[in-house]
Amino acid sequence: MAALVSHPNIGTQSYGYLTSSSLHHEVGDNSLRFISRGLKIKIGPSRRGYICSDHRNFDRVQASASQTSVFEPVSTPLQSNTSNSQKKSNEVALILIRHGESLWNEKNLFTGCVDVPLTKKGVEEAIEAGKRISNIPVDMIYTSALIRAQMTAMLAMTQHRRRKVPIIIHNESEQARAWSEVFSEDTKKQSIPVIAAWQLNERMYGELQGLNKQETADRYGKEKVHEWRRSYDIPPPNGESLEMCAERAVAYFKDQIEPQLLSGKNVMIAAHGNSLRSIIMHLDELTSQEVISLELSTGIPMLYIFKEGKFIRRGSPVAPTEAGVYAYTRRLALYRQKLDETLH
Ligand SMILES: O=C(O)[C@H](O)COP(=O)(O)O
Repeated sequence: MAALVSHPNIGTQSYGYLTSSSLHHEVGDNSLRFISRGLKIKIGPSRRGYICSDHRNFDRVQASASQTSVFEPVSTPLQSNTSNSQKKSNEVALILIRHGESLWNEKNLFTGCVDVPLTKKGVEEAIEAGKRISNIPVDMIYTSALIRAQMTAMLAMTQHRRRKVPIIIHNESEQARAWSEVFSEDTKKQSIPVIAAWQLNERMYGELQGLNKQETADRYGKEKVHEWRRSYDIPPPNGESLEMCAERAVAYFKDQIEPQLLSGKNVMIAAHGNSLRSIIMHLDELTSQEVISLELSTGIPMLYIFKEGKFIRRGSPVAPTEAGVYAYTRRLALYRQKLDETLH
């Protein structure tokens, strides 16, 4: 059964539903705690979001964006008139998806930056994730450079009701840009640029890559392996700690993705357990203690609303239908209504 959520800490315009099958909520002490399929988050008055402080990177994004064809450059604040940019950045969706199960997840091996594809179950998880977000607008997709995240993004988009075509942008050379150019404005409008960035890769697991997680725990002790896997600043042998992973993943999010959100684009990020943990730590202002218990399941999409410079967590859409979806804001509900009216 679904329950309407209305709580001052998640904004006055709260159209959220929680379904008891996948998510519980507890309200007390001015905070709202979501416990959702392996994801535990507390949102309090000072922690529900933050004001974007770094708007200075627009020029850099403008420069890299302008080299692509399907990719529409974002406007700098100086270039767009104020009322237009305010209107545009009023409220947008940010979807985060950890890739579906990979062949090494299935074998319980540390994977890190090894480029392993999805299992059949992973493919199904990605398709299911796509169904869950099929009514939520997506204007741009960011993935890591690894195939499991890219497969997940592409498979999820096969389910989207808007039927736009995700196209990977090749910016690696002048020739790659020229050879992937699209010559129809209409076709460009029916496309979603997909940017693959190594900065969103899984944390580099160092000398654990390829080792079995259970055997490693038996050898080095459960506590040590848990420390390597979940602590904030203790790296696995010759690998990256979560803090090191955040240095590249969160920097990329701030430099490249936030300006797109600010310019009014709805964004989906398909990435990995630890690169997404670091981004969620940033979005939800988790402490290095709190992030230890943050676990992400494979193939579960998580929705944030970016509004007035703040990120508001809306949980994980559980189904594409009104009965199952609890996460609609008024704007998302209108988007879905428009899809209903135009698509059948
Ligand atoms: O790289 C891996 O092995 C997984 O994708 C994430 O592993 P973890 O849950 O051990 O961090």
